[in-house]
Amino acid sequence: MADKTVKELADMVSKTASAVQQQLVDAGLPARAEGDLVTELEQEKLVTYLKQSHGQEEKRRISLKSKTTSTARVTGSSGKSKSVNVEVRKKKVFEKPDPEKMAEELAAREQAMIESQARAAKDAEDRAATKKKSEDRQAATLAAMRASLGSSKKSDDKNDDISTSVVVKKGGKTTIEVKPKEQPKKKVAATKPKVETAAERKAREVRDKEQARLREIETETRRTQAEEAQKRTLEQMRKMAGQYTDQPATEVRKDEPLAEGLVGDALEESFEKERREIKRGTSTTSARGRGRRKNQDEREIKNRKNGLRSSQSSQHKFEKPVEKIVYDVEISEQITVSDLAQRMAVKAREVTKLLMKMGEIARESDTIDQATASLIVEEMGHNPVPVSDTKVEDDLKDAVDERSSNVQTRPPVVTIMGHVDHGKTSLLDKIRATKVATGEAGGITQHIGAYHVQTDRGVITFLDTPGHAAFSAMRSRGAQATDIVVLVVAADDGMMPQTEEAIDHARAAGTPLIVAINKMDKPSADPDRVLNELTAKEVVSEDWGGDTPMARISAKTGDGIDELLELISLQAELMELEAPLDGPAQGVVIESRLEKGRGPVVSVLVKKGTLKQGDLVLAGEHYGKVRAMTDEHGKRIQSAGPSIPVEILGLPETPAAGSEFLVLTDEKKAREVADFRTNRERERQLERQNAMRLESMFDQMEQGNVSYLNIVLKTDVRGSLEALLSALNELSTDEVKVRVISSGVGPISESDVTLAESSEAVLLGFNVRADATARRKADTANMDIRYYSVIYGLIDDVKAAMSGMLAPEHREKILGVADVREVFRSSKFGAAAGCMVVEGTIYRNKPIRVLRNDQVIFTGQLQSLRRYKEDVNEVRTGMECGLAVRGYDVEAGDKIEVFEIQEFARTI
Ligand SMILES: Nc1nc2c(ncn2[C@@H]2O[C@H](COP(=O)(O)OP(=O)(O)OP(=O)(O)O)[C@@H](O)[C@H]2O)c(=O)[nH]1
Repeated sequence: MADKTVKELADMVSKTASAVQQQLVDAGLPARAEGDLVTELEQEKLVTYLKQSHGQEEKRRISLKSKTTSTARVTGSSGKSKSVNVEVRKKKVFEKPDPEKMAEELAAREQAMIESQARAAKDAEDRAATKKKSEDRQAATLAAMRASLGSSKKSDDKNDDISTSVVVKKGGKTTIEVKPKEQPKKKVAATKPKVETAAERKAREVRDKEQARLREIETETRRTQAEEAQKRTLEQMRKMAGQYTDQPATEVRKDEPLAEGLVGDALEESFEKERREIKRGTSTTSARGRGRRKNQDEREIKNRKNGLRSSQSSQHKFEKPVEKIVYDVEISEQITVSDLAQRMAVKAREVTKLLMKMGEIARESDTIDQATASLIVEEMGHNPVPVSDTKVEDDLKDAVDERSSNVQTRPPVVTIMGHVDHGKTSLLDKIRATKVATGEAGGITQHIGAYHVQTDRGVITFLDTPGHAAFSAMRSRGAQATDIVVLVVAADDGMMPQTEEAIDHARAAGTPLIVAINKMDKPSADPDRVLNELTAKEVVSEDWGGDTPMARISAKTGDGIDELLELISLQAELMELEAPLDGPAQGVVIESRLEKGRGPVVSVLVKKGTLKQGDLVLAGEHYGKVRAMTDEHGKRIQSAGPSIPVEILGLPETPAAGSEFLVLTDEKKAREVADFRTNRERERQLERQNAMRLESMFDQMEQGNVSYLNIVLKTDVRGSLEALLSALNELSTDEVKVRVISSGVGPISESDVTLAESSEAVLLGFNVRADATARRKADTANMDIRYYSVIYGLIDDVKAAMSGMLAPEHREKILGVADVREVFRSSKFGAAAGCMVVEGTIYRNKPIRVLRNDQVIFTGQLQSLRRYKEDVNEVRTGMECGLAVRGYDVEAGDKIEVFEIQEFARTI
């Protein structure tokens, strides 16, 4: 706001100059001519006056309102949790200060300032006076000092002050310091170093010697005094001991222990105790401990005085501590706190306490890693012996190997891999159909995950591992259990993602590859394209100068299959595959399942030695005697040599597919290793669970509202279980996580239902059914058990369930439309519209829109809906009705649209 003339001001507020002139006078300002200036201050005064006169006092209260909404999950009385919208409203009011009050405050502040300035000025005057006085006093002192010094010093220094007073200002304080006056520099420079004469040197040496002698005497005196004091103390102690033991005090000799007998023992014990406690990190001087010790000593002294010197009492009291047993504590890669404590023969609580001191909170059942466990063991005074998890097993295998003999050539084990639909199953079927002896018509009756065929060049064993991405886990295991990988590539499709994956798996396992270019019978077959694509992945055909054998085949017609088998046999010969024929068998579990009436049925592939009926087999965490053995045709056999797949009965449970098996003679050893593996598995599981807990915590925290889809899964065989688990894991998204709460092989039991119910999980069965009790329980709990026989069906359903858990989308749905034909005026409702429902249904209680020329002109609610004179809730297509819109007058020709907001589940 700058100074302005009356005219300018009048123009600004669109008033006449004379009106402004009058207002200025009314505001108590001097009268002005049109061209006179009105200063800024005057303008302000004028504005204030005008505001007051118009009753427009400045708004002094300002309110700020804020609203936050959030969703909270609460558990109702029924135990079910539900979402509740929480709205928090806040209001803050700021009050502007009253200008009059402000002016008063300002005036008061100014007054206070003036007063404080006056006080400050007075203080300054006083300080100056005090300073003057002290300077005078200082000057007088200095004069006196100078006078006294002048009389004691030579005339050289006569004119030089030895000190000078300096006014120093420090942090606003003024002080006067007396400083020795510096010697003038030129004088220092002029002074020559003094040369010591012979007499002076002698005198100095004598003085130095004398000083050294005095120092020596002083040191000696101190030492003797200290020794005497020590002697006196010991003498006193000895006398005390003599008193207690009724024995004469003897002289202390240097070569004797400082104290003996009762006191000696006590001292020694207390030192020993201290040493122990320091090691343990606890204090020896706790009040309780001191009190107890004192009481014990007093009791002991009393006994001695009374002549009660039974050896028993003294032995009991001062018996030296039993030598501590130091254990060599074996620590595997993961160990539970309780196990660790047990191995050190201490209570688990002691270990948890120590862990806590180290900053780690763990319960007795928690697992800790090898490094932490080693620290604990050391801290407790034992020797940690870290052991590899596999050591026990390695030892066992070495022992079995030693007993193997009669090494012979063995058949190759082949796995067929490739992309979906490239013809793996067709190839396996074709080989089986053409190569299985006619006597065994019907081919492979059992699904044992492997079979072997007889070719002109010998036996070949095929592992029947499926080829979808969901089975990648099994495939990689298959590659490790196999000697050769046959990679099937469809000639009309070429290299696909899973073809590449298969190549990687084979390479990772160091397994040689043979390529079968399949579907050569198809007109669209383009083998050269396949060769090119494979070359890009560094799989180069022998024809092209590489080292990968390739065969062009048709699993449909059987063309090229003999050539492929020939290539496999050649490769096997090159590899010189050998295995001991005699000795205990070793191998790998291919598949395992629970079969009604037969119990756990385990398919194994023998890799070394010969497996016989009656052998004691340890497979994974389970062991048992082979009760019966069948081949892939379901034929009972007594023994199986290297590379032969068989199915065995006799194990108490189903071991995991891919786990190794071996034959033992010592049942005790088998139990030991099985226990070790069970513990290891338990520890790993605990670890996984802990990780899951943590992970979910972090996820919840980070993402705020992550949903989980809990699953309880039961399958027929371990292979499908593992494949499903890996496929389900991959389904997790940022918004919805799939969590398999429990999984296993076998029918769905009552406990599965209970678990699913309590963890709000979906219960899925793959090729298994729920037993009668489980079904009843599920019915009572109103729970849905879903059965599948196709892996993709299960995965698709889970996907759908996950979609259901995604935050729904809100969409509008038009429920009905009515044309307004006529409008009547009603005293009660205002404008009432006579309508015809032309689409859907008009609902009385749903939101509506009024459309005019197909444009929305109003959104609201109906006030009434009538059929003839009756109030109704809905009117259907083709019916006439009368309606009134709340708060809006409709016109003839308008359309009334009834709609609702619907939630649509989103899919992933
Ligand atoms: N024309 C022709 N069709 C074939 C040939 N081999 C397989 N097929 C067809 O290809 C389709 C897929 O064959 P599968 O053997 O099921 O393929 P896969 O690789 O085992 O498939 P997944 O088990 O799903 O991984 C089937 O319809 C077969 O009939 C072949 O050599 N020629």
